[in-house]
Amino acid sequence: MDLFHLLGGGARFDKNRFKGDITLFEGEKEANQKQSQKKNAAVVDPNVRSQLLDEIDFFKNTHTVVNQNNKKKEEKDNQDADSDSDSDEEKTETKKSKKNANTTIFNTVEEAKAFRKQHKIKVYGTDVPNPFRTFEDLASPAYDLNPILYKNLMTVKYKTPTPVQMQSIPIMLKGRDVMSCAPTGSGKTMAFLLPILQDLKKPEKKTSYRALIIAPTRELVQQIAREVKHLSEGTKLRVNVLTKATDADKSQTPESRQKFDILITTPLRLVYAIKEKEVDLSAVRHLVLDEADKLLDQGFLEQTDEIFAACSGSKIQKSLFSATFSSHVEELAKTVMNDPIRIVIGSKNAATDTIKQELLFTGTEAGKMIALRQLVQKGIKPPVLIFVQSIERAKELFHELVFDGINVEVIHSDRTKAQRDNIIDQFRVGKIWVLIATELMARGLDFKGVNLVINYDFPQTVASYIHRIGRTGRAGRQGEAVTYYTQEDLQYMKGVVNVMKESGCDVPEWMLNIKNLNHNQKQKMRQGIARDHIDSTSKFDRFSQKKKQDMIEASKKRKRVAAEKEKKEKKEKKAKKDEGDKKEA
Ligand SMILES: Nc1ncnc2c1ncn2[C@@H]1O[C@H](COP(=O)(O)OP(=O)(O)OP(=O)(O)O)[C@@H](O)[C@H]1O
Repeated sequence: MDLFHLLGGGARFDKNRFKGDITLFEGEKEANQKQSQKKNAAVVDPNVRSQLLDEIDFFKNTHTVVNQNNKKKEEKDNQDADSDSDSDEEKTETKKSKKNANTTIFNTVEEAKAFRKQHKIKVYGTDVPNPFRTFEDLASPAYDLNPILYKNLMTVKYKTPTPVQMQSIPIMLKGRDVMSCAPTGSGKTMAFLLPILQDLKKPEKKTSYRALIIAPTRELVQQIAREVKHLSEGTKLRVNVLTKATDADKSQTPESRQKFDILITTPLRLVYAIKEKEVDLSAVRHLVLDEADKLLDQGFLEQTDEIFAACSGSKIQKSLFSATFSSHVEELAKTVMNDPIRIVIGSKNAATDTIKQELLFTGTEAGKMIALRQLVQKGIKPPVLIFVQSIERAKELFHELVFDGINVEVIHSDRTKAQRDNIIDQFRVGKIWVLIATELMARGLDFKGVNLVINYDFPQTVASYIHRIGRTGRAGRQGEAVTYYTQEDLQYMKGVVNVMKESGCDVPEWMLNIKNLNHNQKQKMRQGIARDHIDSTSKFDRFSQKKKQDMIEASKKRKRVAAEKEKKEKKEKKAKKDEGDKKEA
């Protein structure tokens, strides 16, 4: 009983509507008794509460301290009607949630500093707002979170905010530009969505898009859109997703496209829309770059630049989020931001500490296949994600594994959109056990249950390593990552070795002595090392197959030449006949 109340603390739970479910959990008699005792609100024994919190407190930081001054202020505020709520029921619930809010707002700068230290939050910039500690804080007058958003937050059952949320949300709520570097799977998406939804409040009919969120891949765009929909439920805010697929949707006229509040898209698609005058970005006041370092990197920089230029509003809050930021990108970002605050959670450019990382020497390319087969034979715990460096290699590895009878699929940009969506859905629900992927899947995608990431090909950048392995060990879960390396890869390994060391992994001394990469080596690594094909057929078999293939080709050629010759002869014969007929006439 106490656990039920505790988990539901602050949430608005419609007990009439879910009476059947309550009965299931608590028995009909008890449920009826509770309904009749409704007015005597359940009081959880503080000792029980504390004990239970210890059991369910994931991050061990939910214990709240009631600040009496704030409480008084809250009670006064609670007397004011809340104009944002749509119905009477919501107004009542809002008051309840505010009254229940045991806020833990900081009284002094020192307190906030100590709290940051405890949660490994580093901040750089001027006049940095304090972090918040619990979601209940957000419902307090200090933050005054829209009750609908608070309700949605409670529905997703997050118990405590993550450090990146604790610090980024107050900064964004203050309207400041922010650059947030936090580990993979640490809840960055919610950290930027919540303040935007809070600011936009409700639909505005007269303006076009007010918030713009950019992410590098279509899959990530769709994932963010799903989270926006959950978090904004009941606000009536309208979200538009623009990817190549929706391009074909001619039912959306330029006018109807403007009737949205939030736009989520990839840079390429948006630049096309800007050029075609499909979108008006003049009213945008929130611009978020998710995976910002990728969007400010060579491949995307030009498009990102055009997008910044198209957001012509006078005051735009810019928010940059990623698990990795190079110093170069940070410097570049500063030039487009206004007095930004920089946040770093944990160590900059480090891997998530819930991932067990391993480097495995395979000697040669062929050795990788042997190592993988050995691993499968020993027994792997699906879902498993395997990364390779190119589409061609993804196809090759797929052919090898599918003939081994493994429940495997392959995803890369050559596959159709429908195939990609289908594969992602199937992988999410566990119908695909092993998924082979290219860099397309390295960033942002949230597959909660991935147990193991295998870097079949050594990642081409340190950032890629961090993002790839970050598909496991998300939201506090444990995960494993194995990276294969050959003799060829040895000289490029130092960056990854540094990340492992920084994350607290055991790394042999000799690896620490590997030289740091110079500029040329980094360039070469980025382009991708030339590798032998992934093919476990013997040389003799390959020779036989090639011979057979050549013979088939030669035979086809002979037939083609003969057919052409015959055609030519027929044509000449006909021409001669036509000439003879002409003379006779
Ligand atoms: N406060 C929270 N408590 C528990 N889980 C959370 C919390 N906030 C977000 N999550 C969950 O954590 C998972 C990872 O979140 P998200 O995808 O936003 O991570 P991320 O930091 O953006 O990762 P990446 O760098 O890989 O993109 C999601 O499943 C999300 O629902």
